[in-house]
Amino acid sequence: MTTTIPVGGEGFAAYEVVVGRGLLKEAGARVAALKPTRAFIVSDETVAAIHGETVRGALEGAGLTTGVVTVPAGEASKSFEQLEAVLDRLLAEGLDRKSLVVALGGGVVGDLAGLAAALFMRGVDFVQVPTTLLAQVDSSVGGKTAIDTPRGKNLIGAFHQPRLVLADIEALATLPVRQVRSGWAEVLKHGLICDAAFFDWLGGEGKAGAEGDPDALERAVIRSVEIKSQIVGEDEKEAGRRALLNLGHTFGHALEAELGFGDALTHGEAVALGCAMAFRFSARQGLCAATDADKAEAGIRAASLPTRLADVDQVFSADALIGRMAGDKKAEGGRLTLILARAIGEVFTDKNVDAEAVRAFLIEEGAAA
Ligand SMILES: NC(=O)c1ccc[n+]([C@@H]2O[C@H](COP(=O)([O-])OP(=O)(O)OC[C@H]3O[C@@H](n4cnc5c(N)ncnc54)[C@H](O)[C@@H]3O)[C@@H](O)[C@H]2O)c1
Ligand SMILES: O=C(O)C(=O)C[C@@H](O)[C@H](O)[C@H](O)COP(=O)(O)O
Ligand SMILES: [Zn+2]
Repeated sequence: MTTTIPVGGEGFAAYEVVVGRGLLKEAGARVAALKPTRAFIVSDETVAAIHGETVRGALEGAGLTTGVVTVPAGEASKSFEQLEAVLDRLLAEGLDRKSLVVALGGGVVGDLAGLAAALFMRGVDFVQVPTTLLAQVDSSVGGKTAIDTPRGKNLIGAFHQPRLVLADIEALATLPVRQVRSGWAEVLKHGLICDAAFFDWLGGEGKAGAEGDPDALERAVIRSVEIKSQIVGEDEKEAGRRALLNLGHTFGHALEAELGFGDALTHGEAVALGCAMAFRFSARQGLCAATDADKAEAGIRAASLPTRLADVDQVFSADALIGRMAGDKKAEGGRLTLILARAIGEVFTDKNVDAEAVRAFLIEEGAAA
Protein backbone atom coordinates (compact mmCIF):
# COMPACT_ATOMS: atom_id res chain seq x y z
CA MET A 1 0.00 0.00 0.00
CA THR A 2 1.24 3.47 -0.79
CA THR A 3 0.27 6.93 0.43
CA THR A 4 0.43 9.82 -2.01
CA ILE A 5 0.80 13.37 -0.77
CA PRO A 6 0.53 16.19 -3.31
CA VAL A 7 2.87 19.19 -3.11
CA GLY A 8 2.12 22.34 -5.06
CA GLY A 9 0.91 25.86 -4.94
CA GLU A 10 0.70 29.15 -6.72
CA GLY A 11 3.48 29.51 -9.26
CA PHE A 12 4.83 25.99 -9.14
CA ALA A 13 3.62 22.78 -10.66
CA ALA A 14 2.22 20.13 -8.37
CA TYR A 15 4.04 16.85 -7.87
CA GLU A 16 3.51 13.78 -5.75
CA VAL A 17 5.39 12.38 -2.80
CA VAL A 18 4.72 8.64 -2.78
CA VAL A 19 5.41 6.89 0.53
CA GLY A 20 5.37 3.11 0.71
CA ARG A 21 7.36 -0.11 0.59
CA GLY A 22 9.15 -1.58 -2.41
CA LEU A 23 9.19 1.71 -4.31
CA LEU A 24 12.85 1.41 -5.36
CA LYS A 25 11.96 -1.70 -7.35
CA GLU A 26 8.95 0.07 -8.88
CA ALA A 27 10.79 3.28 -9.75
CA GLY A 28 11.03 2.40 -13.48
CA ALA A 29 7.41 2.80 -14.51
CA ARG A 30 6.91 5.90 -12.35
CA VAL A 31 9.98 7.64 -13.79
CA ALA A 32 9.25 6.49 -17.35
CA ALA A 33 5.80 8.11 -17.06
CA LEU A 34 7.62 11.47 -17.02
CA LYS A 35 8.91 10.64 -20.52
CA PRO A 36 12.58 11.65 -20.21
CA THR A 37 15.07 10.95 -22.99
CA ARG A 38 17.36 9.47 -20.31
CA ALA A 39 17.28 9.01 -16.53
CA PHE A 40 20.70 9.48 -14.98
CA ILE A 41 21.31 8.49 -11.35
CA VAL A 42 23.31 10.72 -8.98
CA SER A 43 24.16 8.95 -5.74
CA ASP A 44 26.84 8.61 -3.09
CA GLU A 45 29.28 5.71 -2.94
CA THR A 46 27.60 4.08 0.07
CA VAL A 47 24.05 4.28 -1.25
CA ALA A 48 25.03 3.29 -4.79
CA ALA A 49 26.67 0.13 -3.40
CA ILE A 50 23.51 -0.83 -1.47
CA HIS A 51 20.63 0.36 -3.66
CA GLY A 52 22.18 1.50 -6.96
CA GLU A 53 21.64 -1.72 -8.91
CA THR A 54 18.01 -2.05 -7.77
CA VAL A 55 17.14 1.41 -9.06
CA ARG A 56 19.24 1.10 -12.19
CA GLY A 57 17.62 -2.25 -12.95
CA ALA A 58 14.16 -0.78 -12.38
CA LEU A 59 14.83 2.13 -14.75
CA GLU A 60 16.30 -0.12 -17.44
CA GLY A 61 13.44 -2.57 -16.99
CA ALA A 62 11.08 0.26 -17.93
CA GLY A 63 13.06 0.89 -21.11
CA LEU A 64 15.02 3.90 -19.89
CA THR A 65 18.65 4.49 -20.79
CA THR A 66 20.51 5.24 -17.61
CA GLY A 67 23.90 5.63 -15.95
CA VAL A 68 25.29 6.46 -12.52
CA VAL A 69 27.62 9.10 -11.14
CA THR A 70 28.65 8.87 -7.49
CA VAL A 71 30.19 11.30 -5.02
CA PRO A 72 31.84 10.39 -1.71
CA ALA A 73 29.33 9.92 1.13
CA GLY A 74 29.05 12.80 3.61
CA GLU A 75 28.39 16.52 3.96
CA ALA A 76 31.74 17.46 2.38
CA SER A 77 30.27 16.49 -1.00
CA LYS A 78 27.94 19.50 -0.92
CA SER A 79 30.80 21.48 -2.49
CA PHE A 80 31.68 23.42 -5.65
CA GLU A 81 34.14 20.64 -6.45
CA GLN A 82 31.55 17.84 -6.42
CA LEU A 83 28.96 20.04 -8.14
CA GLU A 84 31.42 20.61 -10.97
CA ALA A 85 32.27 16.91 -11.12
CA VAL A 86 28.60 15.92 -11.38
CA LEU A 87 27.81 18.57 -14.02
CA ASP A 88 30.88 17.60 -16.03
CA ARG A 89 29.81 13.98 -16.00
CA LEU A 90 26.29 14.86 -17.17
CA LEU A 91 27.83 16.82 -20.06
CA ALA A 92 30.27 14.02 -20.87
CA GLU A 93 27.40 11.54 -20.95
CA GLY A 94 25.64 13.68 -23.57
CA LEU A 95 22.48 14.32 -21.56
CA ASP A 96 20.04 16.75 -23.14
CA ARG A 97 17.34 19.13 -21.93
CA LYS A 98 14.76 16.35 -21.74
CA SER A 99 17.04 14.11 -19.68
CA LEU A 100 16.16 13.62 -16.05
CA VAL A 101 18.33 13.38 -12.95
CA VAL A 102 17.47 10.76 -10.32
CA ALA A 103 18.79 11.77 -6.90
CA LEU A 104 19.28 8.47 -5.05
CA GLY A 105 20.48 9.01 -1.49
CA GLY A 106 20.21 11.20 1.56
CA GLY A 107 19.91 14.95 1.85
CA VAL A 108 23.46 15.50 0.66
CA VAL A 109 22.79 13.77 -2.65
CA GLY A 110 19.35 15.37 -2.97
CA ASP A 111 20.67 18.89 -2.39
CA LEU A 112 23.67 18.41 -4.71
CA ALA A 113 21.89 16.54 -7.51
CA GLY A 114 18.95 18.96 -7.29
CA LEU A 115 21.27 21.93 -7.72
CA ALA A 116 23.04 20.19 -10.62
CA ALA A 117 19.62 19.60 -12.23
CA ALA A 118 18.71 23.26 -11.71
CA LEU A 119 21.91 24.38 -13.45
CA PHE A 120 22.33 21.81 -16.21
CA MET A 121 21.29 23.44 -19.48
CA ARG A 122 19.48 26.02 -17.28
CA GLY A 123 17.35 23.37 -15.67
CA VAL A 124 16.28 19.79 -16.27
CA ASP A 125 13.76 17.63 -14.44
CA PHE A 126 14.75 15.62 -11.41
CA VAL A 127 13.23 12.94 -9.24
CA GLN A 128 14.05 12.49 -5.58
CA VAL A 129 14.53 8.94 -4.32
CA PRO A 130 15.40 9.63 -0.68
CA THR A 131 17.10 6.78 1.20
CA THR A 132 17.60 8.40 4.62
CA LEU A 133 14.84 9.21 7.08
CA LEU A 134 15.95 12.84 7.01
CA ALA A 135 15.62 12.99 3.24
CA GLN A 136 12.21 11.26 3.28
CA VAL A 137 10.70 13.55 5.91
CA ASP A 138 12.30 16.78 4.82
CA SER A 139 15.00 17.39 2.22
CA SER A 140 13.37 15.60 -0.75
CA VAL A 141 10.28 17.81 -0.45
CA GLY A 142 10.03 21.50 -1.21
CA GLY A 143 12.71 22.16 -3.81
CA LYS A 144 15.51 23.70 -1.72
CA THR A 145 18.82 22.64 -3.30
CA ALA A 146 22.25 23.85 -2.22
CA ILE A 147 25.93 23.37 -1.52
CA ASP A 148 27.97 24.63 1.46
CA THR A 149 31.08 26.79 1.45
CA PRO A 150 33.53 27.35 4.32
CA ARG A 151 31.66 30.66 4.80
CA GLY A 152 28.43 28.93 5.64
CA LYS A 153 25.78 26.33 5.11
CA ASN A 154 23.59 26.13 1.99
CA LEU A 155 24.64 29.64 0.93
CA ILE A 156 24.81 28.73 -2.77
CA GLY A 157 21.69 27.14 -4.16
CA ALA A 158 18.43 27.37 -6.03
CA PHE A 159 14.77 26.56 -5.62
CA HIS A 160 14.14 23.72 -8.05
CA GLN A 161 11.18 21.46 -7.36
CA PRO A 162 11.41 17.75 -8.15
CA ARG A 163 8.88 16.18 -10.54
CA LEU A 164 8.31 13.24 -8.20
CA VAL A 165 9.46 11.93 -4.82
CA LEU A 166 9.61 8.19 -4.07
CA ALA A 167 10.07 7.49 -0.36
CA ASP A 168 10.62 3.76 0.12
CA ILE A 169 10.37 2.83 3.82
CA GLU A 170 12.18 -0.46 3.09
CA ALA A 171 15.26 1.52 2.01
CA LEU A 172 15.60 2.68 5.62
CA ALA A 173 16.30 -0.87 6.84
CA THR A 174 20.02 -0.48 6.02
CA LEU A 175 20.35 2.96 7.64
CA PRO A 176 22.69 3.17 10.67
CA VAL A 177 20.82 4.07 13.87
CA ARG A 178 22.68 7.39 14.18
CA GLN A 179 21.21 8.40 10.82
CA VAL A 180 17.72 7.24 11.81
CA ARG A 181 17.92 9.46 14.89
CA SER A 182 19.22 12.37 12.79
CA GLY A 183 16.14 12.15 10.61
CA TRP A 184 13.99 11.85 13.74
CA ALA A 185 15.24 15.31 14.74
CA GLU A 186 13.54 16.89 11.70
CA VAL A 187 10.41 14.84 12.47
CA LEU A 188 10.37 16.19 16.05
CA LYS A 189 10.92 19.66 14.57
CA HIS A 190 7.69 19.35 12.57
CA GLY A 191 5.77 18.55 15.78
CA LEU A 192 7.41 21.44 17.61
CA ILE A 193 6.49 23.84 14.77
CA CYS A 194 2.80 23.15 14.39
CA ASP A 195 1.51 19.85 15.76
CA ALA A 196 1.76 19.32 19.53
CA ALA A 197 -0.29 16.09 19.35
CA PHE A 198 2.19 14.67 16.80
CA PHE A 199 5.08 15.68 19.09
CA ASP A 200 3.39 13.77 21.94
CA TRP A 201 2.87 10.73 19.69
CA LEU A 202 6.55 10.75 18.71
CA GLY A 203 7.56 10.53 22.36
CA GLY A 204 4.86 7.98 23.22
CA GLU A 205 3.25 5.41 20.94
CA GLY A 206 5.51 6.31 18.02
CA LYS A 207 8.83 6.34 19.84
CA ALA A 208 10.03 3.02 18.33
CA GLY A 209 10.51 4.97 15.10
CA ALA A 210 13.63 6.60 16.51
CA GLU A 211 15.12 3.10 16.73
CA GLY A 212 14.03 2.12 13.20
CA ASP A 213 10.61 0.47 13.63
CA PRO A 214 9.17 0.55 10.07
CA ASP A 215 5.51 1.06 11.00
CA ALA A 216 6.27 4.02 13.26
CA LEU A 217 8.68 5.36 10.65
CA GLU A 218 6.04 5.20 7.93
CA ARG A 219 3.56 7.19 10.03
CA ALA A 220 6.26 9.70 10.92
CA VAL A 221 7.23 10.13 7.25
CA ILE A 222 3.62 10.60 6.13
CA ARG A 223 2.78 13.18 8.83
CA SER A 224 6.04 15.06 8.25
CA VAL A 225 5.49 15.25 4.50
CA GLU A 226 1.89 16.42 5.05
CA ILE A 227 3.14 19.23 7.30
CA LYS A 228 5.97 20.24 4.98
CA SER A 229 3.76 20.04 1.89
CA GLN A 230 1.15 22.30 3.47
CA ILE A 231 3.74 24.95 4.43
CA VAL A 232 5.67 24.83 1.14
CA GLY A 233 2.41 24.96 -0.83
CA GLU A 234 1.63 28.30 0.83
CA ASP A 235 5.09 29.80 0.44
CA GLU A 236 7.41 28.10 -2.05
CA LYS A 237 10.33 30.53 -1.84
CA GLU A 238 10.28 31.39 1.86
CA ALA A 239 8.76 34.85 1.64
CA GLY A 240 7.10 34.26 5.01
CA ARG A 241 5.63 31.16 6.65
CA ARG A 242 8.14 28.69 5.15
CA ALA A 243 10.83 30.18 7.42
CA LEU A 244 9.13 28.31 10.28
CA LEU A 245 10.65 25.09 8.85
CA ASN A 246 13.96 26.64 9.87
CA LEU A 247 13.23 26.15 13.60
CA GLY A 248 16.54 25.20 15.25
CA HIS A 249 18.53 25.88 12.07
CA THR A 250 19.99 29.32 12.85
CA PHE A 251 21.75 27.85 15.88
CA GLY A 252 22.23 24.47 14.17
CA HIS A 253 23.79 25.75 10.95
CA ALA A 254 26.14 28.00 12.97
CA LEU A 255 27.32 24.96 14.94
CA GLU A 256 27.76 22.87 11.78
CA ALA A 257 29.80 25.63 10.12
CA GLU A 258 31.98 26.13 13.23
CA LEU A 259 32.64 22.39 13.18
CA GLY A 260 33.73 22.58 9.53
CA PHE A 261 30.76 20.40 8.41
CA GLY A 262 32.57 17.39 9.87
CA ASP A 263 31.33 14.27 11.60
CA ALA A 264 31.04 15.74 15.12
CA LEU A 265 27.40 16.68 14.48
CA THR A 266 25.17 15.47 11.69
CA HIS A 267 22.70 18.01 10.29
CA GLY A 268 19.88 16.33 12.22
CA GLU A 269 21.85 16.40 15.47
CA ALA A 270 22.63 20.08 14.95
CA VAL A 271 18.92 20.75 14.36
CA ALA A 272 17.97 18.79 17.51
CA LEU A 273 20.38 20.88 19.58
CA GLY A 274 19.25 24.05 17.79
CA CYS A 275 15.57 23.32 18.52
CA ALA A 276 16.30 22.78 22.22
CA MET A 277 18.25 26.07 22.23
CA ALA A 278 15.49 27.97 20.40
CA PHE A 279 12.97 26.83 23.02
CA ARG A 280 15.29 27.68 25.93
CA PHE A 281 16.04 31.11 24.44
CA SER A 282 12.29 31.68 23.98
CA ALA A 283 11.68 30.78 27.64
CA ARG A 284 14.56 33.06 28.74
CA GLN A 285 12.93 35.94 26.82
CA GLY A 286 9.56 35.24 28.49
CA LEU A 287 7.99 34.18 25.19
CA CYS A 288 7.11 30.63 26.18
CA ALA A 289 6.76 28.72 29.45
CA ALA A 290 9.88 27.10 30.87
CA THR A 291 7.84 23.89 31.16
CA ASP A 292 7.45 23.86 27.36
CA ALA A 293 11.20 24.31 26.87
CA ASP A 294 11.77 21.44 29.32
CA LYS A 295 9.24 19.25 27.52
CA ALA A 296 10.78 20.01 24.12
CA GLU A 297 14.22 19.11 25.47
CA ALA A 298 12.98 15.90 27.10
CA GLY A 299 11.32 14.79 23.84
CA ILE A 300 14.52 15.39 21.88
CA ARG A 301 16.71 13.73 24.49
CA ALA A 302 14.40 10.68 24.59
CA ALA A 303 15.55 9.99 21.02
CA SER A 304 19.21 10.05 22.15
CA LEU A 305 19.78 13.35 20.36
CA PRO A 306 21.92 16.22 21.71
CA THR A 307 20.23 19.16 23.46
CA ARG A 308 23.18 20.97 25.09
CA LEU A 309 26.42 22.49 23.79
CA ALA A 310 28.18 20.28 26.35
CA ASP A 311 27.04 17.27 24.28
CA VAL A 312 29.53 18.36 21.60
CA ASP A 313 33.23 17.86 22.15
CA GLN A 314 34.21 21.45 21.29
CA VAL A 315 34.19 24.83 22.98
CA PHE A 316 32.31 27.32 20.80
CA SER A 317 32.96 31.06 20.82
CA ALA A 318 29.77 33.08 21.41
CA ASP A 319 30.95 35.81 19.02
CA ALA A 320 31.87 33.33 16.31
CA LEU A 321 28.41 31.73 16.57
CA ILE A 322 26.72 35.13 16.39
CA GLY A 323 28.84 36.00 13.35
CA ARG A 324 27.64 32.82 11.67
CA MET A 325 24.02 33.55 12.63
CA ALA A 326 24.27 37.05 11.17
CA GLY A 327 25.35 35.47 7.87
CA ASP A 328 22.29 33.20 7.79
CA LYS A 329 20.03 33.62 4.75
CA LYS A 330 17.10 34.74 6.91
CA ALA A 331 19.05 37.68 8.36
CA GLU A 332 18.23 41.06 6.81
CA GLY A 333 20.15 44.32 7.25
CA GLY A 334 22.56 42.77 9.75
CA ARG A 335 19.77 41.93 12.23
CA LEU A 336 19.47 38.40 13.62
CA THR A 337 16.41 36.40 12.64
CA LEU A 338 15.33 33.43 14.75
CA ILE A 339 12.36 31.11 14.78
CA LEU A 340 11.10 31.33 18.36
CA ALA A 341 8.38 29.56 20.31
CA ARG A 342 5.21 30.55 22.13
CA ALA A 343 4.47 26.92 22.97
CA ILE A 344 5.06 23.43 21.62
CA GLY A 345 3.34 23.48 18.23
CA GLU A 346 3.33 27.28 18.01
CA VAL A 347 6.40 29.04 16.63
CA PHE A 348 6.95 32.38 14.92
CA THR A 349 9.66 34.35 13.13
CA ASP A 350 11.39 37.19 14.98
CA LYS A 351 13.32 39.31 12.46
CA ASN A 352 14.84 41.64 15.00
CA VAL A 353 16.39 39.52 17.72
CA ASP A 354 18.54 41.34 20.27
CA ALA A 355 22.11 40.17 19.56
CA GLU A 356 23.21 41.02 23.12
CA ALA A 357 20.49 38.77 24.54
CA VAL A 358 21.64 35.97 22.23
CA ARG A 359 25.24 36.53 23.32
CA ALA A 360 24.33 36.34 27.02
CA PHE A 361 22.25 33.22 26.33
CA LEU A 362 25.09 31.51 24.45
CA ILE A 363 27.47 32.19 27.34
CA GLU A 364 24.92 30.76 29.80
CA GLU A 365 24.72 27.72 27.52
CA GLY A 366 28.48 27.21 27.82
CA ALA A 367 29.93 29.12 24.86
CA ALA A 368 33.13 31.07 25.52
CA ALA A 369 32.74 34.84 26.08
N1 LIG B 1 16.78 20.73 0.94
C1 LIG B 1 16.19 20.68 2.12
O1 LIG B 1 15.05 21.10 2.30
C2 LIG B 1 16.92 20.04 3.26
C3 LIG B 1 16.21 19.69 4.42
C4 LIG B 1 16.90 19.07 5.46
C5 LIG B 1 18.25 18.77 5.32
N2 LIG B 1 18.89 19.10 4.18
C6 LIG B 1 20.30 18.74 4.00
O2 LIG B 1 20.39 17.32 4.03
C7 LIG B 1 21.71 16.97 4.42
C8 LIG B 1 21.66 15.85 5.44
O3 LIG B 1 21.03 14.73 4.83
P1 LIG B 1 21.16 13.28 5.47
O4 LIG B 1 20.99 13.36 6.93
O5 LIG B 1 20.29 12.41 4.68
O6 LIG B 1 22.70 12.95 5.26
P2 LIG B 1 23.49 12.17 4.12
O7 LIG B 1 22.91 12.37 2.80
O8 LIG B 1 24.92 12.51 4.32
O9 LIG B 1 23.27 10.65 4.52
C9 LIG B 1 23.76 10.20 5.76
C10 LIG B 1 24.61 8.93 5.59
O10 LIG B 1 23.76 7.82 5.37
C11 LIG B 1 24.20 7.06 4.26
N3 LIG B 1 23.01 6.44 3.68
C12 LIG B 1 22.04 7.07 2.98
N4 LIG B 1 21.04 6.20 2.75
C13 LIG B 1 21.40 5.03 3.28
C14 LIG B 1 20.76 3.76 3.38
N5 LIG B 1 19.53 3.56 2.92
N6 LIG B 1 21.43 2.77 4.00
C15 LIG B 1 22.66 2.98 4.53
N7 LIG B 1 23.31 4.15 4.48
C16 LIG B 1 22.66 5.16 3.88
C17 LIG B 1 24.90 8.06 3.38
O11 LIG B 1 25.82 7.44 2.52
C18 LIG B 1 25.58 8.95 4.43
O12 LIG B 1 26.79 8.37 4.82
C19 LIG B 1 22.35 18.22 4.98
O13 LIG B 1 23.28 18.71 4.06
C20 LIG B 1 21.20 19.18 5.11
O14 LIG B 1 21.60 20.52 4.97
C21 LIG B 1 18.27 19.73 3.16
O1 LIG C 1 12.61 23.32 3.61
C1 LIG C 1 12.86 24.26 4.35
O2 LIG C 1 12.45 25.40 4.14
C2 LIG C 1 13.69 24.05 5.55
O3 LIG C 1 14.08 25.01 6.21
C3 LIG C 1 14.04 22.65 5.91
C4 LIG C 1 15.34 22.50 6.67
O4 LIG C 1 15.23 21.33 7.45
C5 LIG C 1 16.56 22.32 5.77
O5 LIG C 1 17.68 21.99 6.55
C6 LIG C 1 16.87 23.44 4.82
O6 LIG C 1 17.85 23.06 3.90
C7 LIG C 1 17.38 24.67 5.53
O7 LIG C 1 17.19 25.72 4.68
P1 LIG C 1 18.14 27.00 4.63
O8 LIG C 1 17.35 27.94 3.78
O9 LIG C 1 18.32 27.48 6.03
O10 LIG C 1 19.40 26.59 4.00
ZN1 LIG D 1 17.17 20.79 8.26
